[in-house]
Amino acid sequence: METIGIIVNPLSGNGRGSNIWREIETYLQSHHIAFLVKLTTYAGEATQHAMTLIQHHQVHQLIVIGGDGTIHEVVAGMRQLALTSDSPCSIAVIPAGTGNDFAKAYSIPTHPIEALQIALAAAKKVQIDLLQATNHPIAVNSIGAGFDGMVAKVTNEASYKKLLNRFGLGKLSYFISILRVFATYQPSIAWLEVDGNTYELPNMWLAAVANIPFYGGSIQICPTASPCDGHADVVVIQSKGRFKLLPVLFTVYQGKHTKHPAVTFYKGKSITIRTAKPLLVQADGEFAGSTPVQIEIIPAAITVISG
Ligand SMILES: Nc1ncnc2c1ncn2[C@@H]1O[C@H](COP(=O)(O)OP(=O)(O)OP(=O)(O)O)[C@@H](O)[C@H]1O
Repeated sequence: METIGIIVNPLSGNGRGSNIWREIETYLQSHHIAFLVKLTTYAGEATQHAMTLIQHHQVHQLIVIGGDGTIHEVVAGMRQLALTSDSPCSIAVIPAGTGNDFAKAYSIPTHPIEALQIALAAAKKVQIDLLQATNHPIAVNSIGAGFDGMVAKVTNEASYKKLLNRFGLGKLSYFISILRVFATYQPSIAWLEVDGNTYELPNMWLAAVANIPFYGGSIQICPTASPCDGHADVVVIQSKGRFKLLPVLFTVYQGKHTKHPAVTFYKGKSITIRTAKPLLVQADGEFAGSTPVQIEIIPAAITVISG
C-alpha cells in the first residue's frame, strides 16, 4: 500500500481536529498503515503542506482532518500543482470542522474511523468541478457575496463559535450569526452576469455561486447544485423588506425555499457579481475580500473520495 499524506488542522472545530487525529493515528499505527502527517500551525499553511506532500513526497492521496476552511486551503495547493505538473492526487476528508458541508455533500460519515475506512478503501472516486474566482481564492463548495459574506465574517469572529463547538453544536453558530446579520442587513442593487447575460438585481440580499447544495453548516441553499455537471448554480435572494424573508429563513435548511418569490436560480459556467458598493465575499465559509467577483467553473478539476 502506498504512503498516504495526512493534513491535520488541530484547531478545527475548536480542537476536535486534534482529538480526532489522536484517534486516527492510533488506528493507523495499530493497522501498520504507512502515512506522512503534517499539522497546521497557522492559517494558510495547509496549502503549503499539500504541495510539499504531493511534490516532495509523491503522495497520491491526501486525507484532510479539518473543516471546510482547511479543505479549501488543501485544494488550492492541489490545484496550483495541477496547473504546472501532472501529479494525480485525490482528496479524502475526515470531518473535524464546524460546518462540514463538504463532508455532507460527498456522503462522508461524521464518525472518524468510518470516514478513515472510506478514505483507505477509496472505492468511490468522483471528479469534481472547482470555482475559480479572479483575484479571490479557488473554492470547492461555494462563493457568495452580501448577506452570506457577512455571516461568514461574523461567525468566524464570534466567541460563541468556540463555545458551541465545545458542546458539539458548532453548526448552531452559523444560525445565530444569520439571525444577528438578518436583524440589521441592508440590501443593495447588484448586477449578475451569467454566461454573457446581465441581470439587474434591486434589493439584493445575497448572490451565491454553489458547487454543492450546502453551505453554512447544512443550509440547503441550492438543492440542485452538482459538483460534477460542469456548471455552477447561482442563487439570488432579493427583498425590499426583511420580514418577507422570514419564510425563506426557516425553510432554507430543508431546501424548501426554492419556490419563494424572493428566490431566483441561475446556472452557468462564467459568473460575475458587481455591486454599487463593495460587499463582503465568502469562499467556502472563509472571508475572501469584497465585490466585484468574477467566477469561472473549472470542470472535473480534482478527484474526491466519496462515501
Ligand atoms: N494552527 C492554526 N492556527 C490558526 N488558524 C489555523 C491554524 N490551522 C488552520 N487554521 C485556519 O483555521 C481556519 C478554520 O479551519 P476549519 O475550516 O478547518 O475549521 P472550522 O472553521 O472549525 O470548520 P468549518 O470551516 O467547517 O466551519 C482555516 O481557514 C485555517 O486557515
